[in-house]
Amino acid sequence: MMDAIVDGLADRGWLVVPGLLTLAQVRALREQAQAQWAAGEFRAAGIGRGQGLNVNESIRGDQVQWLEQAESGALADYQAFMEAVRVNLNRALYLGLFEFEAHFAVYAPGAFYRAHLDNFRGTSARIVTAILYLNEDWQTADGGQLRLYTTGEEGGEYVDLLPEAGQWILFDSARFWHEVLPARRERFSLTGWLRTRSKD
Ligand SMILES: O=C(O)CCC(=O)C(=O)O
Ligand SMILES: [Fe+2]
Repeated sequence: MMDAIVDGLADRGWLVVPGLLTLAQVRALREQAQAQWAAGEFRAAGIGRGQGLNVNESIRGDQVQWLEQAESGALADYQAFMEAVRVNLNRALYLGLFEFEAHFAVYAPGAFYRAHLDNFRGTSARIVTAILYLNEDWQTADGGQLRLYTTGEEGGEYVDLLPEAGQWILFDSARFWHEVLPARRERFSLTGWLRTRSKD
């Protein structure tokens, strides 16, 4: 598993693993996200960093809840998995990854995220993006696909990935443009970044 992840990132720059966690683990994560969402703990996601951070719903309409390190349960299991990914990527590819930061995200019906790079022109400490989807029985008609531009250019060839429960995607944050097409039902995910120590 770890070898396939390291090789996928090194050779192609992105990979998809369907069914990374068990359905029970995915459900536990979604229930945690839904409870926090219902409790009003999510906030409109911003664009940019630090003082330049601003909310612009014509670019992205999701709401997010940043995560602390969990002590136990499905979130702790996933964080432990990401720690193993971090260590293996550092060992094999010398990426100098220092930590994993992550948030739950929810896209209400109609929400989208326009094409972007998570690490624009290398200005961010985000090196590798990891997204875990939490939605059961997601249909193409539900929209909300992650459109990943596989040539590394906005508007080039792409793959559309459904945000189906347990599907996990990893990609080079500075290389792959991507967008979230408008969702037609509530769409939950756990999005995170393996970061270096420097910059933001
Ligand atoms: O949820 C997704 O599929 C992608 C989210 C995203 O691109 C981001 O939060 O930067
Ligand atoms: Fe992104």
